[in-house]
Amino acid sequence: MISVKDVSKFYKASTRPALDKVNVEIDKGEFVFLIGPSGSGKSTFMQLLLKEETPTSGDIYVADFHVNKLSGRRVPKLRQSVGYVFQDFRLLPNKTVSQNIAFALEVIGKSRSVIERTVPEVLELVGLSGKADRLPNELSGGEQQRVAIARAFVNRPLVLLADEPTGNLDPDTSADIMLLLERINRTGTTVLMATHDHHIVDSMRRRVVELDLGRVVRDEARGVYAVGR
Ligand SMILES: Nc1ncnc2c1ncn2[C@@H]1O[C@H](COP(=O)(O)OP(=O)(O)OP(=O)(O)O)[C@@H](O)[C@H]1O
Repeated sequence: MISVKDVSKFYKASTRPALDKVNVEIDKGEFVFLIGPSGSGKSTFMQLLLKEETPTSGDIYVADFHVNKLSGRRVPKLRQSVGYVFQDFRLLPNKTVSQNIAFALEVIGKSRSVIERTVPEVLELVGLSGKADRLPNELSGGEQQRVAIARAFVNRPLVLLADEPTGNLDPDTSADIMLLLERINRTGTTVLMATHDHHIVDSMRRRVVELDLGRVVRDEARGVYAVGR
């Protein structure tokens, strides 16, 4: 579902590669944590999968897309096939919860009847049925992140990328978000989550890919955050 082959990324401003000959294969339906210290290359890895950045060398495949060969015209198709959520939620501040989710469907040309049926379903999934008409600033951080996840999931993507989705949340709220991501994963969606959160990684015991200075230093099924600590 995700295949990263011999990928290196050099940013112009930097003397060392942000990613250095990275190889990672992720199958359909896997749940994978991407960990590593600040600056190890996690965000760069995520950005390459969405073609927000291009690799200096190597090949990247996501779902049916050969990402590094993808023409600019087809990039929107890739980003519609992959859901993504970020630490800072990135909701549209002047749209309600429902409108934020509906917007994701409008931009890909879904009909009004499909939108009217789908938005309540996904709000139910994330437990926000009662808050459909609120604006983002009338929600807690955890609720805003649930809206962001609903928006990312509303197209039923094959892959969901989450870059520190619990980074701004307290432990209990983070645990709720993880339950939601697990539920989405159980529907068959492949989930790749970059995180610094030891507790989450240690409690979930899923596959762990660890980066350090742009290299994969560990790739372990049912791993913990820090070996030997
Ligand atoms: N746009 C850029 N231009 C130049 N260098 C960059 C750019 N983006 C990232 N880098 C460098 O690439 C390396 C990897 O950065 P990246 O943001 O991928 O790490 P990260 O693991 O996501 O870090 P964090 O956990 O702090 O978010 C770092 O050395 C960083 O300084």
